[in-house]
Amino acid sequence: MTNEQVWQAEQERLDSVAGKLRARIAELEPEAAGLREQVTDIRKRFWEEVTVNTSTEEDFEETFFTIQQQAAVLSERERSHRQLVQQWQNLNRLLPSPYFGRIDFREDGSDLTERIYIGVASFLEEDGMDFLVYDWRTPIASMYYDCLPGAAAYDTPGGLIAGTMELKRQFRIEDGQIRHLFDANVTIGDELLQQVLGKGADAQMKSIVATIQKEQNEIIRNDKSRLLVVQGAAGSGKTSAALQRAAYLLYRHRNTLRADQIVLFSPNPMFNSYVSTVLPELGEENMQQTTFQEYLEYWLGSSLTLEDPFDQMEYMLAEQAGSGYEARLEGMKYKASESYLRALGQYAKRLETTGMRFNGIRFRDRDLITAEQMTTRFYSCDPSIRLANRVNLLQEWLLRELSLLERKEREALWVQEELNYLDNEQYAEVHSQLHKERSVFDFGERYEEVRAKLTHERRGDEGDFDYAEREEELLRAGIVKESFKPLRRSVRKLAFLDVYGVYAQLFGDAAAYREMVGEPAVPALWPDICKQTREKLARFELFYEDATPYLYLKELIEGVRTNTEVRHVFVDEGQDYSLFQYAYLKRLFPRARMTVLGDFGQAIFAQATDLRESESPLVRLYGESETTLIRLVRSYRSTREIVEFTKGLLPDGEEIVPFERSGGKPLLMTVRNEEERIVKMTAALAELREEGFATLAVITKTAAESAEAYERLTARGCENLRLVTKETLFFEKGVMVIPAYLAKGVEFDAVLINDASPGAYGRESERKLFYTACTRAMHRLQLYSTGAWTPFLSGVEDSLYEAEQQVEGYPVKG
Ligand SMILES: Nc1ncnc2c1ncn2[C@@H]1O[C@H](COP(=O)(O)OP(=O)(O)OP(=O)(O)O)[C@@H](O)[C@H]1O
Repeated sequence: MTNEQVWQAEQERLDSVAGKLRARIAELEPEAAGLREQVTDIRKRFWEEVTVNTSTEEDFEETFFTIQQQAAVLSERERSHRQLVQQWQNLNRLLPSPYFGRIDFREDGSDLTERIYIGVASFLEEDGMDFLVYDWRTPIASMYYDCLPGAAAYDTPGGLIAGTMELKRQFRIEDGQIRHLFDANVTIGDELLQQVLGKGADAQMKSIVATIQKEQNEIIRNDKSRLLVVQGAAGSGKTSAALQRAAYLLYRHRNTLRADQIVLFSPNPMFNSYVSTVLPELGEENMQQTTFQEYLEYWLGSSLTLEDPFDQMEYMLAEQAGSGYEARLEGMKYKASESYLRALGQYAKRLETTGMRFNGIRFRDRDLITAEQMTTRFYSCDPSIRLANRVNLLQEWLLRELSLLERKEREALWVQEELNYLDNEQYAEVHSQLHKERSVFDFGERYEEVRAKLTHERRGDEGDFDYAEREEELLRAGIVKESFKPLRRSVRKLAFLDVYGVYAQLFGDAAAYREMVGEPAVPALWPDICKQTREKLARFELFYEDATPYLYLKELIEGVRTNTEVRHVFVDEGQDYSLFQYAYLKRLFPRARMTVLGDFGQAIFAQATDLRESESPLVRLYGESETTLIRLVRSYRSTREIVEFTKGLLPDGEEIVPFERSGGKPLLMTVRNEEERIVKMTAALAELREEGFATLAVITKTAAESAEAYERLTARGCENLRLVTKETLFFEKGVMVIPAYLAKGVEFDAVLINDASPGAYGRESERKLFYTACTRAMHRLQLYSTGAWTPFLSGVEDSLYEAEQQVEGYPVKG
C-alpha cells in the first residue's frame, strides 16, 4: 500500500469508529438520564414506600427490612448510574482522538494477526466481544510501549504471551482527523515525541500516555515491590511517570483500589495544583495530594510554631555569615541521619526505665496530681510493659484518680460559694434531672405497691424523696463536674506527658546525651547545636529538622499512629526528604507500597537522602529484597543544547542523555549594573513573548531577591509579572518571578537566571540549587551577571553557550 492508501484506510477506520462512538454516546445519554431520574425518584419517594410502624416488635422488624430493601435498590441504581456516567464520559473523551497507537500482533501458533488500536479508554463493539480500542493499561497494550516490530511478548495474569509484532503505528488525531501518522521501527515514538516536546509549557502538567517510553513503562507497571525508587535526571519524566502509574494502578486494581487510597506527597502546594489535572484527564479521580509540612502542622501546629522547609532553605542561603551557621548545618545533617533515628529509638527504650517527664495536674492553684506521683506510678509498672502501653495505664489511672478527687471536691468551700451564683439555666437543668429522678422514684414506689398486693408480701419502708437535699447534691456534683471537664479532656489528650521536656532534655551535656541515647559519639559542634535547639524550643518553636524527629519520638511515647486504608504512597522530589521522614511514612502507612521519585542532582536541602545506590539508607529501611531501583537518564524537558549545558554543572552529570530536540544555546549576558540587568531582562522577556513563548520565569536564589527583581521589573513597565512565594497556590501562564527552591518540579518555556554571579551561587552547597534552576527551562535559557560568573560554569565547555558581553573589560567566565 502506498502511504496515501494507508492514510486513507486509517482515516476510514477512524471515521467508522467515531461513528460508532457517537451512536453509543447517543444511546447512553437517555439511559443515563433515565437512571438519574429513577434515582431521584426513589430518593423522593423513599419514605412513601416505607410505612413506619414501631408499635410492636414485628412491625418494627418489618419497617426495618423495608427501609433496608429500599436503600439497597437505591444504592444499586446509584451504582449503575455512576458506571453509566463514567462510560459515557470515557466515550466522550475518546471521541476527538479515539486512539494514538496501533500494533499488529500475531500470537505464536496462530495465523491470525490482530490489530490492536490503543487509546485512553477501551471501546467495544456492540457485541461486547471485539475491542475497537484497547485501554492503554490493558496487558496487551504494554507491547506498544515495550517492544519494537519483531519478536514481542506481554505478560498476562495467565502467563507470558509471545508472538510477532508486525506493525507499530503512531497517530496524532485531532477532532476526528488524522494529523500525523508514523510507522515506528527504531525508537518508540521518536517522531511523535519530537512534536509533543516541541510544544510550549502549560500551566498544568500533561499526560504522556501516547508517548510513554519503555523505561517509564517499567515504573508505571511495576506491581511487585514494596518500595520502588526512581532516580532520574531533571526532566526525565519522573513526575509524569508517577501520575501515569497512579492511573495504571487504579485501572489494574479497579475493584479493590480507590483514588483516595493513594497519597501523593508534593514539594509545595503550587505543585499540587500543577499536577492535579492529569488523572482527571485520564478519566480517573484524583488521588489525595498533600505536603509533608501540612502533615506536621496538623499534628504539631497547635502546640508549637514550626519552621517550614522554605524558611530553613532561606536561612541556609542567606545567613551564611551569621554566627552559629556551621552548627546549624551540622545539626540539620545529624537530625536527618540514621544515627539520630537510632538514637531516638534507644532513647525511647531507656525511657521505659528512667527519664520520662510529666506535667502535673493543677486545679484552682493546687496540685491535684503531681508530676512526681505520675513518675512513681509510671515506673512502678511491670518493667516488661512497653512505653506506649504504660502511658495508657497511667492515663486510666489518672482518670480514676480524677473521679475520686472530683467526688471529694464536692465538699469544698468554693463549691458552696458557687452555689450562690448559679444561673437559671443551671437550676433548670438540675430540676429537669430531678423530675426524671422523681418519676423513676415514683415508678419504683408504684411497682413496690403492686408487688406487695400481688405477692401478699408486706412492702418495706416507704421511700421518701427528699427534694431539697437531692437538689443540692446534684448542683454540687454539676459544678465540680463542669470544672473537672477540662482536666479529663487534657488527660484524654495525653497532655500529662511532657514530650516537649523529654525532647528538650536531649540537648544538654554531651556525656548525658551519649548515655541517654546509647551512642558512642555526639556530632561535631554539639554544644552549639544544643544551644540553638534549646533557644528555639524555649520560644515554643521547632526547627524544620527537629519537627519530624520530635513527632517520631512523640509517637514512640504516646503510641504509633497508623493509617491502614492507604495502599500507595508517592513521594515526589524524594531526595529532599530525610530518612526520618521515610521512617515515619513507613510506620504511618503500614499497608502501603511506596513509590519514591527523585534526583540526587537536585538535592538542595541539608536533610537530603541519597536514592541512587542499593546501599542508600532508604533502601536499607525497606530491605533490598523489597526494593526495585530504576534509573532514568534521558532528559525530555529541555532542548539538547540546554541539557548539554546543564549536565556540565554536575560533577557526575555525564550520564544524562539529552533527547534530540534542538533550540538556541544558553545565553550568558554580562551587564554593567542593576539598571542594565533590568533593561536587558525586560527586553528579553518581550522578545521571548514575541517568539511565542507563553510561560516564562525569572528565577532567583532567595525570596528577597525575587521580591526585588519583581519590584524593579514592574517599575520598568514589565507586564503580567507574578511574584511567586511559598504561599502561592496556583501555577499560571505569564512571567513568574520565583525562587529556585519553589520552582522544583515545574517547567517553563524560557528561564532567565536573575543573578548567576559567584556571590549568588558560589558555595558548593549551592551547586545543586543552580542546577535545579537552570533545568527548569524547556526551550530557552539565559543567565545574567554583573561581571564574573559562578564557578559552577567552569565545568561547561565554552562552545556550549553564547556570551553577550555588554562591557569592555568584563570577563565572560569567572
Ligand atoms: N514519555 C514522554 N512523552 C512526552 N513527554 C514527556 C515524556 N516524559 C517526560 N516528558 C515531558 O518532559 C517534561 C519533564 O517531565 P517531568 O516533569 O515528569 O520530569 P521530572 O523527572 O519529574 O523532572 P524534575 O526532576 O526536573 O522535576 C514534561 O514536560 C513531560 O511532559
